[in-house]
Amino acid sequence: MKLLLIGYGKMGQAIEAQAVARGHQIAGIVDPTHPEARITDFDSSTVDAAIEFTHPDAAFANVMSCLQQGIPVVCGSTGWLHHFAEAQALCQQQNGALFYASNYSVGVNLFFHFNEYVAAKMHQFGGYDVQVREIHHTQKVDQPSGTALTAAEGILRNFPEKKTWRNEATQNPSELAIISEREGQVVGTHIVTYTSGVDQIELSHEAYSREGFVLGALLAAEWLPGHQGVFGMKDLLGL
Ligand SMILES: NC(=O)C1=CN([C@@H]2O[C@H](COP(=O)(O)OP(=O)(O)OC[C@H]3O[C@@H](n4cnc5c(N)ncnc54)[C@H](O)[C@@H]3O)[C@@H](O)[C@H]2O)C=CC1
Ligand SMILES: O=C(O)C1=N[C@H](C(=O)O)C[C@H](O)C1
Repeated sequence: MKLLLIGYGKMGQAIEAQAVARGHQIAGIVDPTHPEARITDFDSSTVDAAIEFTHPDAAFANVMSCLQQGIPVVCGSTGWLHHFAEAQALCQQQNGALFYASNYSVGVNLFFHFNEYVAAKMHQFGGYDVQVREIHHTQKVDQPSGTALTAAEGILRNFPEKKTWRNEATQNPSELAIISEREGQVVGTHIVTYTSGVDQIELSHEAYSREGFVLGALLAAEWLPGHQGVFGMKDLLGL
């Protein structure tokens, strides 16, 4: 496949390496802060898919630009979902293809699946309070992490005692606390904790490296061409 990389930071560079190892061609690289790596003389009509990992402030415009050019786009940037409905509308209008996941790791998507099951069971049996905690490297610009938000949404859908989330500790029983911590080079750790007066149950995922995110993004890029609409990891993994 001919891939366009939008964003050549930690994720973009890791994607390039794994994409080449899987036999793909890097048709273009777009990143204003990496002129040494830029490949800008590409023909967008020959690009099979774009993979976008940039910044919360840049992702929406990049996604819109791909959809306007008819390029199937796999987006991993977090922190821009307040614009997601507009991207969905343009995708539909253009008969385009957009794939979005707050986390492309297969393990995290299993964690999301189990998280919803556990939340429903904990609601059924009662007696527990729940919180979400995420730990990431200090360069991360958005908080809570996109993954923590997806986990929180899964809890809110299945544990009706919680009506909304809040990005700090809270004494309000109807609020789900999401605690964000920034620490060294931590790749991404997410922990859902249920506590009662007598015990504690935790569901946690710790990424050891970015390779899991990269593989998931490449699987999405390999799957997306030929599809029309807005997709996510549930579509890819059949979860
Ligand atoms: N969905 C997932 O599985 C994952 C999502 N992420 C998200 O991906 C995004 C990027 O993460 P990293 O690569 O770690 O960040 P990074 O800061 O290492 O790299 C981001 C790159 O994007 C570039 N950039 C900024 N604005 C741009 C624009 N308008 N066009 C093209 N390039 C632009 C920057 O110059 C930088 O090189 C973040 O939002 C992060 O939360 C990160 C890892 C996994
Ligand atoms: O910025 C990161 O690094 C990560 N961002 C994603 C998020 O916000 O959840 C996914 C992963 O945790 C790494």
